[in-house]
Order: sequence, then structure tokens, then C-alpha cells
Amino acid sequence: MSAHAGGSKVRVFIRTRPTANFAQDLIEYLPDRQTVSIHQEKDSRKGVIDNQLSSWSFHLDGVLHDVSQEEVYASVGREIVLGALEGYNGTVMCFGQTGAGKTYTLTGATESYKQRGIIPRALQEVFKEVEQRSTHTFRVHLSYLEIYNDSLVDLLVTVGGCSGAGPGGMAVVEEAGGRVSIRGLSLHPVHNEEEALSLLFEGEMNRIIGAHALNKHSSRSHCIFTVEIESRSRNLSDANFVTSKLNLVDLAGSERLGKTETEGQVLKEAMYINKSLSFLEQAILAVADRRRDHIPFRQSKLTHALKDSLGGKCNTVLVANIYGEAAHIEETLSTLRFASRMKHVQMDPIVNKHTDPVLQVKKLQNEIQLLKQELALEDTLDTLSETHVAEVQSQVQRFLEGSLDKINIVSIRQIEEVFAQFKQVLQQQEQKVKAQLCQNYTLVEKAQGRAGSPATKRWSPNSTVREVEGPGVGVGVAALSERHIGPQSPCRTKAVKTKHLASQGRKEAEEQCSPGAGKPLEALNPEQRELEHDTNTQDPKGPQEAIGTNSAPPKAEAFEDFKTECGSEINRILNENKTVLLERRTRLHELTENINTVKREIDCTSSALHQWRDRRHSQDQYVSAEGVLVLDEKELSLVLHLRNLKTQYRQQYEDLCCVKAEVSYCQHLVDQCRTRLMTEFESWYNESFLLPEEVQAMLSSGATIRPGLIPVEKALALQEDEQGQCQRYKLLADSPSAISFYSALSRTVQRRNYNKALSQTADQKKSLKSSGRPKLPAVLSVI
Ligand SMILES: Nc1ncnc2c1ncn2[C@@H]1O[C@H](COP(=O)(O)OP(=O)(O)OP(=O)(O)O)[C@@H](O)[C@H]1O
Repeated sequence: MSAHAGGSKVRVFIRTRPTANFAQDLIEYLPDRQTVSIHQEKDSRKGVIDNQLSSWSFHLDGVLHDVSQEEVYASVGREIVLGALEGYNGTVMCFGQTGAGKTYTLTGATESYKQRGIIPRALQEVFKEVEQRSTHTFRVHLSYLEIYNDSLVDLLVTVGGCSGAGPGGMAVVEEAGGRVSIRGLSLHPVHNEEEALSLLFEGEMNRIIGAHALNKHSSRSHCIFTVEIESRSRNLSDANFVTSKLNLVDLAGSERLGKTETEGQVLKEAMYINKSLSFLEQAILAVADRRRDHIPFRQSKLTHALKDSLGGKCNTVLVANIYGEAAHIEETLSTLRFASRMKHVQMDPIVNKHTDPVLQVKKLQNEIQLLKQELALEDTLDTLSETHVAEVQSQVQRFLEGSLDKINIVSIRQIEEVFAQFKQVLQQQEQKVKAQLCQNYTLVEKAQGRAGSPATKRWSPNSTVREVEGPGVGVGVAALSERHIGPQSPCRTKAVKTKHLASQGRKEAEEQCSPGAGKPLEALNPEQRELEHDTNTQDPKGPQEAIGTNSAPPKAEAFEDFKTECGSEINRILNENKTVLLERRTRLHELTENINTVKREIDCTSSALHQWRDRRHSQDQYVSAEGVLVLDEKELSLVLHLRNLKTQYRQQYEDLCCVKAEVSYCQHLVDQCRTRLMTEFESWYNESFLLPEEVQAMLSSGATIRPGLIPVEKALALQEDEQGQCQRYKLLADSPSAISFYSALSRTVQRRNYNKALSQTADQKKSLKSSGRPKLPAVLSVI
């Protein structure tokens, strides 16, 4: 199994310091090169180990006996180093009795390249791999920590540019994610093997060497040489990178205090060393015991600093250095027990992955750009499938019903389809409403209604004027004698009356529907307004009641009948005259506007001309050298334009006067026709509904009394005062023979009004012609 794969245990090796006195009887390496048996005589165990067994067997990951430094590195270090380059933390730890070869194994003999240890070989391997792995860039940093008497010492503090630990001193700190670092420990970037080795050697020089009886070179401290590696892909779009920490730990030698004559500083060192190694053993035991929740890493600086090397997420290798001589068999046995315990520590190494936020943002931006381009391409090229259209249709339907809060938009094509679906729904809704309306009502197309409407029919001067200007009358009002109103019409009157009597009950119920009934006064035409006024002001005990008839229909209703029956001709002429009047008024309005426009243009041109002349005056350009007035081109243009405008103005004003006279004339005609219509209606109404039975019988028998003038209060009202009306009404009521009289009188009055209107119109035309050019008014008011 690979050293950096997950789910492994700490790998443990035994290395024997070479000796000519190897205790073959006591130390037995089995052929599997993984098992070592210790055989101990009982005497030698006395007072040392309370154990009755005479031999112990330890199965480890490898026995490094009589092997070269190269083989040791290959067995112990290479996988760890390669794992570190992949992002796994790695730890190589040498443990053992003082002088057993820990430093030799880890650092080697600094004076001999061949005997160089794991650290220099690891550094060589790292930079060899860095060179070979061209797809990635690497950054390598080194630090060298010494823990002496539970104090932290930076072995590279002497390197140039190093600022030291600072006021807070050095301390073991845990970063986010459980990573352990040493605050205040200098971290040195290195770019090649040589730089790295220089730092290693610098640190070695700085190690505190304590004098010791057993080995004058024995180190009395723990040393941790750390190689930190950061690896990034050269692909700039890859924001991920890995880091690792390779700890190469040279533990201080374990020693039985009683074995050496230690005292003073050395004794103190030994006590610290043993204490920290004891804590290390406790921590390892706790880590190995999976039931333990708490691992006492903080008991010593050593265990705390090695927390992330022992805590389970790291590739860890332990080299147990032992002596081969029989004299050290007890320490050897102790070392092997430690190694055996260490072997049970479970490790689950993981790659330390990181994401560069800046690169990540860049990468995402690039992805967004690419997606946008893809989307644009898709919108351009793709059309929605039937399934997709159906899905959009369903979404729109649910959205309109309220069961869907929003429609997720994924493309421009989808947006277009959504709009299309909305339009379709709207059209369907319109059709539905129209169909419902058609069920309840009869709809008439607007265009059709307009075409058939008499009100909007275009008036044709050639036809209407000719009809209006009929022979004999000349104003469109036919002589009464030519109308179908006369003695021969009683049957029609009777028919109307009969019709009225038959439908009186129904019409009373439908009073609201009668012409004029219920309508606002402004909505009625002048004839209807007059009738309404009459009806409203009529004394309840009016003519009908005075005469004794109580079956007369409402006047407004009767008036509508009259217009379609006896009064149809005069009503037609009235309408025609109204049409002519309206046309003339429209023409008058247009002319007035045109004249005002021309007048404003005259004013502007005149003003411009004056300004131009003033300017030329001020520049003395207005008079020639000979003293003659000189017009320039622009002035001439303005003068001609002004003259042309004035001509237009006069012509239009003449036309305006003529049209005004025509309007006045037509107004007279309309008034006359209206009066005539009303008068004849009144007569007809009275004759048909209000006269006593005997008078009606007389009329029906062909008497000379002409209907149509009874009563004549309307006709008389044109010229008579109220008192006269009362007298006449009374006379009429007393004596029916007075009808003729009043009829004649009425005719005279009507004729006089008619002639008067004619003469007024003629006078106006005459005055226009005789006065020559009319005086131009300043501004005309628009009618
Ligand atoms: N495998 C070996 N081959 C040759 N020489 C060795 C070997 N192991 C150890 N030595 C020599 O033994 C001496 C002591 O070794 P070393 O200093 O490495 O012991 P140590 O365990 O580190 O001692 P300490 O605990 O005091 O630091 C050194 O001179 C070293 O050269």
C-alpha cells in the first residue's frame, strides 16, 4: 500500500547502529526482515523490567540492519517525500537511545555525501521532482526548529534577513483546520537543492550540543526540520492548489538517568527529554486507542508541535534506532516497545487542497463568458422543440392561474415563446368575450353603422340645394296647400287617434321610452325641447280639460307621429335646411381660421420687413449715392410676399362675408320651418285630440274650417302679447267660427316673417357688392 494512500498505519522500521559486537544471541532478525526477537537472560533483567518472559518478538515494517543510507532513504523516506509533493503531509521520526544513530539516519554524516541521511536525500528528491514536473510550479520553504528543555529555538535565526521571533517569542499555534505552526519560527524560501542544504547545514551548526559522557556529539534536544511545499498547476484557469508539510524529526535520545553520571545542566536536560518522550508515548497511545476522544498533544511542546504529524491525517514513519550490543539490550527493548505501540496508530492522510479566490473568480468569469457565448449561439441556431413549446404553454397557463410564481427563463427563444403564448391566451379571451356578447346582443359593425347614418351622410350641394330651392317657395318650404294636410285628411287624423286610443294604455306604461321622455333637455332637438317645455308648463287643467277631452296623448309622443304622418314633408324640409345650415357654418369656421392664419403671416412678414428696413437704414444702405431709395433683394421679396398675402386676405374675407350671409339666411329658413312644423303640429294636435266632438264632426263633414290652425296659440305667440293670447284662446273656446280668422292671421304672420328673412338676406348680399372692398378687421372670432 502506498505510504500516502488513506487508511494506513504508522510505518515503523528498526535500524541497528553498526557494531562489531552485535549481540546475536539477544537480538534475532528473522528472515522476513520485519520481525525482531529479543532474548534476554533473567539475570540481566533483574531490577530493570518486571517481566517474566525471556524473549519478545516485534513485528515491524522493516528491519534496517547493515544497510546503506541509500537503502534507508529508499525504505523510509522516498514515499513520504513523493507524497508530500502530491499534497500529503509526511513525517519521518527517529527515536531511540542516545547515540543509537538517530541523527546519522536523519541527517547523516555531513562530511560525506555517500553517508548523507534522509533529510539531504529528501531535499534532493524534492528538487529533482520539481524539475521534472513541468506541469506544475512549486514553492519550497524550510524551517528548522529545536525544542530544548521544552523551549522553542529557531535554528535558522542566523540566516541573513531573518528578523527573529519578535516580542511574543515563539509558540506552537493551531491554525484553522487543525494545521499546526510555530509562531516566530523563520520560514525560508529555497529554489534548489543547494540553497536547501545550506540552510540544513546552517541549522546543524546551531544545534545545541551538550557534553555527554556517552557521546560527546549527542544532541540533547528534539529537532524538527520542516520542508513546506506548495504545488500549483501551470494551467491558469485551475484555481486549485495543494500544500504539504514534511516534518523530519530527530528526537532527543532516551536515556536511563542512572546509567550515566548526569548532574546539573545535563541532568536537567535528561529530565526534560524523558518527560517529553513520556508525553509523546502517552499521546501515541491515545491516538492508537480509537475510543479516546481527547489526545493530550498539549502536554509538551514536542507533542504539540507534532500534532498534525501524529494526529492521523499524515503519512508517518518511525525509525527506531537501536544499539546492537548486549550492554544496551534493555534500552533496545524499551525502544522496540515504543515502536511497537507506534505501529498501531491509525493514519488517514488527506491531500491539503486549497482554492485561490482570485483565480477562482477569474475562472468563473471565463465560464460565464463561455456559457453566454453558448447561450447566444443556441438562441441563434436552435428552435424550440414541440415538447419545449408545450412546456412553455403549460408554464404560462399555470402562471396565469396563479399556481406558478415565476417562469424560469433559460433562453431568448423561450422568452419569445412565452410572449407568443401570452398573446394567444389574450386573443382567445377576446374571442370568448365577443362570443358571449353576440349571444346577448346584436352587434353592428361600426363601419356599417356609420355608412347608414343619415347624420354622417355627406351633403351634396348639387342635390340638396336644388331640392330645397323648389319652385314657388324658393326657400325649401312648400306651400301649405301642397302638403298632405287639409280637409281630406281627417281620416288619417282619425286613424292616428284610433291608433293612439288603442295603444294608450301600453304607451302610458312605456312612457319612459317615448321620444323626449326621460331625456335631458339638452339632448333634445329644438322641436322636442319646445314640446317638453309646453308639456311641463301646461296647466293640468289645460286646453284638453277645458275642452272636455281627457284622452289626448302626450305631445311629445304625438309629435313623433305627426312628423311621420301629416308633418312628414315639412319635417323633411326642416332637416334638409338644417343640413345646409350646418355645412355653411362649417365652411364659415374654416374660412375664419384661414383668414386668421393669413393675418398672422401678414403681421410676421410686415414685422420682418420693418426690421430689415431699420437695419439697412442704420447701415446707410437704404439710399443710393444719388439719394434714390434702393430696395435690396430680400426686401423686395418681403414686399411681394406681403402683397400676395394681403390679396389672399381680401379674397378670403369676401368669401367669408358671403358665407356669413348664407349662414344667416339658412338660419332663418330653419327657424321658419321649425315654426311652421310646430304650428301645424299644434293645429293638428288640437284638431285631433282637443276639439269638441261637434267641431270634429263638422271638420269631418267637409266644412271650410281648415284644420292645422286650431288652436293657434303658438302662431299667435309670434306677435301677440299674453293678454291677446288669453282673449283669443277664450274666443276660440267660445266660438269655433273664429278658427278661420286665426288661421288667416297666422298665415299672414308666417308670410311676413318669411319675406322679412328673404329681404334681409338680399340686403346683406347687396351691401357686400356695393361697398366694394370690405374693411379688413384686425382679428376674426372663430364661430
Ligand atoms: N548506521 C551507522 N553507520 C555508521 N555510523 C553510525 C551509524 N549510526 C550511528 N553512527 C555513528 O554513531 C555516532 C552517534 O550517532 P548519532 O549521533 O546519530 O546518534 P544519536 O542517536 O543521534 O545520538 P543523540 O541522541 O545523542 O543525538 C555518530 O558518530 C555516527 O556517525
